Amino acid sequence: MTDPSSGSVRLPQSLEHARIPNLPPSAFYMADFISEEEEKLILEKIERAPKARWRQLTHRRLQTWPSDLVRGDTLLDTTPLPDWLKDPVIPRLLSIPVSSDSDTEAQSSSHIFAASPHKQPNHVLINEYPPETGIMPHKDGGAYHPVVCTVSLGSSLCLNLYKAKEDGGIDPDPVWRILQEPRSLLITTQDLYTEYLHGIEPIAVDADLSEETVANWSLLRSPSDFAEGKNSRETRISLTYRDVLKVSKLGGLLNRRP
Ligand SMILES: O=C(O)CCC(=O)C(=O)O
Ligand SMILES: [Fe+2]
Repeated sequence: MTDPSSGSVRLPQSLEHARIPNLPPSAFYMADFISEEEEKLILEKIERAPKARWRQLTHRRLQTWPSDLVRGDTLLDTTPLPDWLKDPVIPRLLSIPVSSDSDTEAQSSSHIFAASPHKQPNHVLINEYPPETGIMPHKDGGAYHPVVCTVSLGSSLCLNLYKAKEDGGIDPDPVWRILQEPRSLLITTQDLYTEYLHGIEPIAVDADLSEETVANWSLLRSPSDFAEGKNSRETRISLTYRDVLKVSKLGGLLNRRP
């Protein structure tokens, strides 16, 4: 076991060891998914991307790699993901078996994207959240295979999970909160993808943090950082890895008859 304070990678034997308790199936959290050095390199690449790569929203900005979806749901296979977004994240992610049970060999050799059409993520969204910015509660929709892998960089914040009400509205109080530390990986799948909404509150300080109120408390790298129940946010950048279901050749899309 390496010293957690050294900023190095610590992967679980299987996803089962990283399962967030007390949540609907299924979510997984790994506090030390990338090293401090890897975090720094990715942040430098993001910072050096051409200005035109950023899409500025009212409070937040984002980059889409390798490109925006066309018609809202289709990825053109003109360019692959750049190496700095592939390595080390994707091979490392695919190296973690779903289960370490030696009796179920098929399961133990398979990974979280084994059932997705391209067997790995093909799309990355980069979101930047300065303090007091967030993202409204939403669902990610039908363009993606229902597995979302989020790498957090720079600072910690809480992702809130909300229940949709019968009348189509949203219960304003989150049902659960997941605290994401820098260099962590959060994987959400199944009901958390399809039934619940997720969002980030536009606040400067995440408050009332404790073992009782944070679903992944037992999996945090440094729960002592939040011993006073608070997380003062600095700028957090997230990388959201997903598999876009529809991939189309540019020519094919242009030649298609209406
Ligand atoms: O930044 C995050 O952790 C969430 C981003 C998100 O929900 C999205 O881009 O759909
Ligand atoms: Fe989302």
